[in-house]
Amino acid sequence: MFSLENSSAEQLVDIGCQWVILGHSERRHVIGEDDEFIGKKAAYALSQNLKVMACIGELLEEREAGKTFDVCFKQMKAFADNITDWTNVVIAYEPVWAIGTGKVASPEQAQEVHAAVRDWLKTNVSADVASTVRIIYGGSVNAANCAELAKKEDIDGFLVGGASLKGPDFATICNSVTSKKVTA
Ligand SMILES: O=C(CO)COP(=O)(O)O
Repeated sequence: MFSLENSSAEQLVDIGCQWVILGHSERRHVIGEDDEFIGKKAAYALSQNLKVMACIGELLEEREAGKTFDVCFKQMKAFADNITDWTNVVIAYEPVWAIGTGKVASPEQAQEVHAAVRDWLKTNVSADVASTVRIIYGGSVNAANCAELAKKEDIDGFLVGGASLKGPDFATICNSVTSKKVTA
């Protein structure tokens, strides 16, 4: 994964790439991309037939200030303002404080946000999108914690960084979600 790289959608399509990760915390907080810009990138990527992994997630200080939902809903709105067809979109909830830190969100913390995001989609997009879109969790997922996270109703899969470099661990993580409602 090259989350800090700059590549055009056309270049990615040209080399056979099918998915792009947009709104990753490094692009938001290191490069400085704002919600509106990320939303526009999502629309453009979809128009080029790339599938979009749309990342959202709060900083530690935002969680501690009780702003997790506000932040995630604002990030979701920027995506929703730009996306008309959610078929090729997966939402990734990645609390920034959990990415690459070893501090995984508890299954309850992750489920709470996933359920809230699904509810937000129901109110602001449609019941159909809310029930079919996959919402995956990212942030220090590993072979030891994936099973408990995967049991949660609204956690449909994982965005894995460090643990994806360890083959057997990555296989364990992949297999932890095989019984879920993943459709594609
Ligand atoms: O978003 C992620 C990588 O960019 C998640 O990384 P980790 O699984 O290493 O926390």
